Amino acid sequence: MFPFDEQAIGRHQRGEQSVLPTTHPSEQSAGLFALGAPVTHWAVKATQSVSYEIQLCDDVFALDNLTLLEDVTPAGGRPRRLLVVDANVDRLYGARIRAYLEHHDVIHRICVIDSGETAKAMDTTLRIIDALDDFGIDRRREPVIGVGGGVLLDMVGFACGMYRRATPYVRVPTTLIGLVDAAVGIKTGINNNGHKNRLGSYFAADRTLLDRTFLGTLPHRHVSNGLAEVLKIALIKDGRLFELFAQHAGQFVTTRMQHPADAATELLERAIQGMLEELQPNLWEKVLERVVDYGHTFSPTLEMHALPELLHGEAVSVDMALTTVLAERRGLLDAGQRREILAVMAALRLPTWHPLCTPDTLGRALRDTVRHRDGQQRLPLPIGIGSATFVNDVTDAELAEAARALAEARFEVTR
Ligand SMILES: NC(=O)c1ccc[n+]([C@@H]2O[C@H](COP(=O)([O-])OP(=O)(O)OC[C@H]3O[C@@H](n4cnc5c(N)ncnc54)[C@H](O)[C@@H]3O)[C@@H](O)[C@H]2O)c1
Ligand SMILES: O=C(CO)[C@@H](O)[C@H](O)[C@H](O)[C@H](O)COP(=O)(O)O
Ligand SMILES: [Co+2]
Repeated sequence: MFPFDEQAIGRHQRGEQSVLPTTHPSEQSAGLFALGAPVTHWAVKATQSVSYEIQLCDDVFALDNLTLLEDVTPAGGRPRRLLVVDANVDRLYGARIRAYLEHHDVIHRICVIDSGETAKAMDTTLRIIDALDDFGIDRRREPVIGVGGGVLLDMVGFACGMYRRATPYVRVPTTLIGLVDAAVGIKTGINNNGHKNRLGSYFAADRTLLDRTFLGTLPHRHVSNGLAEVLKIALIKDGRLFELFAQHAGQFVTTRMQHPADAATELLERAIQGMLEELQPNLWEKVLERVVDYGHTFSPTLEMHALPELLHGEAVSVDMALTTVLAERRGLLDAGQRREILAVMAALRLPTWHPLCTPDTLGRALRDTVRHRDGQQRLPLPIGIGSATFVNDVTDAELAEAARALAEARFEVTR
């Protein structure tokens, strides 16, 4: 007989959460069982809602900008914050960040970490966790603030998701990839055993503040790197975004997304909007046919094997060039469209080929991605420019043919 807990009834009647042996289906909070029947199994079902804000916030560390401290509870006395800041960002903006925190009387500590793909690992993540311990962060009311690119934010999110099983955090992306992609979704992660993003979690930041002024110091190569992820969205779902590239690709890179101002703003907004349209309905990736996986079938292996030579977006670009040729050979887009796409990649100073694109490496990459996608290729391919389909039947021979065709086209671009 299931032990009957009088207190539980009281808690339940007071509306407190509890799991009760219940007699009426309407009361069955977890589809449990009728009283008196032998207990053989429990079916527990609960849902957790996730909501988070992403907002444009230029000059986030301007003394009169209080956005970052909006979550400070006045009743809590002097606010305390731990910041995890990318080393290059600290070199460029550290004095400003510290002046801001001192001006607003925030008790703070800044953990400075190296980023770059080779630092995206457990040892760096554990350093962030050590900083959480040393600072003595309160569990819920002192969100960690991550200031950096996608590598840093992926590690901060991963660390915070593990620390006390969930410690809130705020993201301040400082690279273009961060602004349009890494700080938009809820995926966190690190590389492990030579595998890209092999360890990670789905852990949403409370808030993301998008400060485009950080782009003013971003090396051009990293501007191009971020535009690869925007081009991904253009090719699989937004023809207008591709038009912006066709008109302004080179200027976006040379001006670090400052000019033409209207086009740059439209591009950023469409990129974030496009990403969120795909992410929100499938945040935990229950459905593995994901158009935002475009450019990420072969690139994880290419990026890890070429490390540190190929940046993330550059590997994505090579992947998209290869799959553009694959799509053309399947009649999904025509030669003119293929030429347009590869020309935009060249104008963005993105690679469209890499010596690692051998049949062996591409075949191995595809097999690993099939495991990542639960046994099927679920390979997004563009249909024309601005929409996509999924295929599951790409053969090694077809891959080798596409790689040969791409190599012959000599689309390799020297930066
Ligand atoms: N979580 C996600 O959904 C998601 C999505 C896309 C990409 N990512 C990840 O993002 C990573 C790539 O991000 P990234 O390109 O931002 O890498 P990154 O964090 O290594 O930053 C790139 C370089 O720019 C420097 N930097 C950062 N901000 C700067 C600034 N304002 N001015 C000057 N230099 C600056 C950094 O020190 C670093 O050297 C990859 O690991 C990728 O897997 C994650
Ligand atoms: O790189 C990332 C996420 O890491 C995004 O640009 C990309 O669109 C998608 O999220 C891809 O699904 C790749 O994600 P994953 O390999 O990290 O699972
Ligand atoms: Co990516």
